[in-house]
Amino acid sequence: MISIYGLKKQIENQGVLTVDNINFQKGKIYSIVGHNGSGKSTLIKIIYNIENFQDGSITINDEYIDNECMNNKNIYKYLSYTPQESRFLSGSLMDNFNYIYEYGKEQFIKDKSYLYKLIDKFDLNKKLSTNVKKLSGGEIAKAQFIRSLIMNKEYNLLDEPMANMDLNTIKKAEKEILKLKEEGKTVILVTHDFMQAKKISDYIVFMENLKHIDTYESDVFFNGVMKF
Ligand SMILES: Nc1ncnc2c1ncn2[C@@H]1O[C@H](COP(=O)(O)OP(=O)(O)OP(=O)(O)O)[C@@H](O)[C@H]1O
Repeated sequence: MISIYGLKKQIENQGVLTVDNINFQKGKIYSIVGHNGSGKSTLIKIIYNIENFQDGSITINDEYIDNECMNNKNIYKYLSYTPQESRFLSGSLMDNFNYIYEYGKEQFIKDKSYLYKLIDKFDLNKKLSTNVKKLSGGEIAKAQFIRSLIMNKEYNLLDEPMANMDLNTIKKAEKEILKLKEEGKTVILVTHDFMQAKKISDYIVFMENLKHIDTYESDVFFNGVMKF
C-alpha cells in the first residue's frame, strides 16, 4: 500500500499542496481528477520522489520516502512513472526499450516476447529504428506507456498517458490498465477524461486548488459528488 499522511508541499508563488490522508491499495485503479493546476502532477511526482515536501509522511509498502528526495531510491523497485512530457535517452525507439533490459533489475522486467506483443498491439513496428526525437506525440505516448508496462512494477504512476493517443489506441491502453489490476497491481492515473475515469477506476482522488478534497468510490463520486 502507498500511504500519505499530513502531506504539505510549498509551491512557489502558488500556495501549499495538502493531502490529509490517502491510502492507495493494491490491485485497484485510482484516477486523480481536478482542474488545471490543482496539483495532480505534483502529487504523482512527490510519490515518485522527484519533488520534495515539507511536512507529513509517505510510505510505500512500509518504506518511508525521503522528503528531500535525497535517498531511499529503494522505492523504485515498487514504482514505475510515466511523465506527461517525453522522457527518453538518446538513440532509436528500440535502443530505448533495450536500455531497460540492459540496466533494469531483471526480476521485475517482463520478457521480450511481451515487449514485442505490445509493440505489435500499439502498432510501433515500423518505428523501432526511428530516433526518439522524431516520434510523433501519439507515438511517444504509446512508447512511454509500453515502457511502464514492461517495467512490471507493483504501482504504476501514469500522468495523462493517453492525452495524445487516438480513440482506438486509448481503448487498447485502457484494456492494458485493467489487465494490470487483474494482476494485482495498482494504477494511479492522472486524467481529464471523466468518462474514462468512470469506466475504469475503482476510486477517484479529487484535487482542487492544491488540496486533496477526498478519495471516493467511483460510483459515489459519479452518482453523488459529481452528477452527470
Ligand atoms: N516546480 C514548480 N515551480 C513552481 N510552480 C510549480 C512547480 N510545479 C508545479 N507548479 C505549479 O503548481 C500548480 C500545480 O501544478 P500541477 O502540474 O501539479 O497541476 P495539475 O493539476 O497536474 O495541472 P494540469 O491539469 O494542468 O496538468 C500549478 O499552478 C503549477 O504552475
